[in-house]
Amino acid sequence: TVLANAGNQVSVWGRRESLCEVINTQHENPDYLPGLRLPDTITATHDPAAAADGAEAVVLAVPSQSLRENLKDWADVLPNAVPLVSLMKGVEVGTTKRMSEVIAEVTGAGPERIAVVSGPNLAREIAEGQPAASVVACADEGTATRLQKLCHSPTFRPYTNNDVIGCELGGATKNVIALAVGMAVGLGFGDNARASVITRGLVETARLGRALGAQEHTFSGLAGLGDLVATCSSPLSRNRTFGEKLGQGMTVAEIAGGTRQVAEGVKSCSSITDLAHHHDVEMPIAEHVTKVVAGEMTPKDMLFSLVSRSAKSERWG
Ligand SMILES: NC(=O)C1=CN([C@@H]2O[C@H](COP(=O)(O)OP(=O)(O)OC[C@H]3O[C@@H](n4cnc5c(N)ncnc54)[C@H](O)[C@@H]3O)[C@@H](O)[C@H]2O)C=CC1
Ligand SMILES: O=C(CO)COP(=O)(O)O
Repeated sequence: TVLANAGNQVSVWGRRESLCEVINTQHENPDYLPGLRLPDTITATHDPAAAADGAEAVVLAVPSQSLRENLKDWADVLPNAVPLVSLMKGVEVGTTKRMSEVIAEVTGAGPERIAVVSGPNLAREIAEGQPAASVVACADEGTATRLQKLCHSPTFRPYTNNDVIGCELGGATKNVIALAVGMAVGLGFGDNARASVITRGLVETARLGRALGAQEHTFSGLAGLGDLVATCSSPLSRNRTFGEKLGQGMTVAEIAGGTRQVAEGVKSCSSITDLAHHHDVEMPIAEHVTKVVAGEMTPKDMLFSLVSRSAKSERWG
């Protein structure tokens, strides 16, 4: 919708042919965004070759843990020279790779072709045409600027950035922090708990970012603080909602069984914790969320365990 609103013809690949047909005839995706009319310049197809044919850019937005398998299927049809743009906010389980790393590995594309769009961009608000800003990150300024022009519209304001690592980590880690905030909400705790988790969550995200070579100021920008605040505040967030249900006493299996949508933090909490261990970075919130998701700790014990850790200075780092 963002690309279509900016004047582009958009071809969407979908797994289910029947849903592609509904999108083409009714201009709506009733399974994911019911009641919202999609622009007529969006068409859907089940055939990846048809979706990619003549593309000026390829935008990738499947659940993070499925990207590698999907990319392998699409390898033969992806155009050679166009930018590959990730909207995904996760870290691969097992490899601890960011999505841009998976794209590079599977397609062989260089960093000048791989971009990330990330920011406070909750899907329904974006699709409704509510105003929002975001970040287009690419190592190559020319690619970032071209993509910025492709998606800039009266409702969507993209900023360029060359910090791909920081933007990706901001997007993936805020989902884990949102799970923790959701748990606090589900347990009935108020704004102090929420603000404390958000703020300390940003500190541990920036700490991991620094160890991985990200630029620290990215974390106070749209792909860091911006996305963290939107996700942790909004009842539209799948991750916050998932956490809220955990806080209310439901199990991971029960919650996952009740939705077809992806809450990326549920898988990425363990890969982010692994990443932190590999780089010797302290990430207590991610670590505690991982334990709750694994069924090794209750949400209530998690919050009080975080608070009662040994006291220290507030300095960043
Ligand atoms: N929904 C949002 O507000 C935002 C989502 N994102 C990111 O975009 C990515 C995709 O999320 P959404 O589209 O929102 O998720 P969603 O949960 O709304 O939809 C998931 C989509 O992926 C498809 N899917 C599920 N398993 C798949 C598989 N194995 N292979 C291919 N397709 C599969 C589903 O059919 C569905 O179309 C995630 O990484 C998410 O973090 C980024 C910004 C905002
Ligand atoms: O990334 C998002 C907003 O920018 C959406 O967050 P959720 O995946 O938690 O819904």
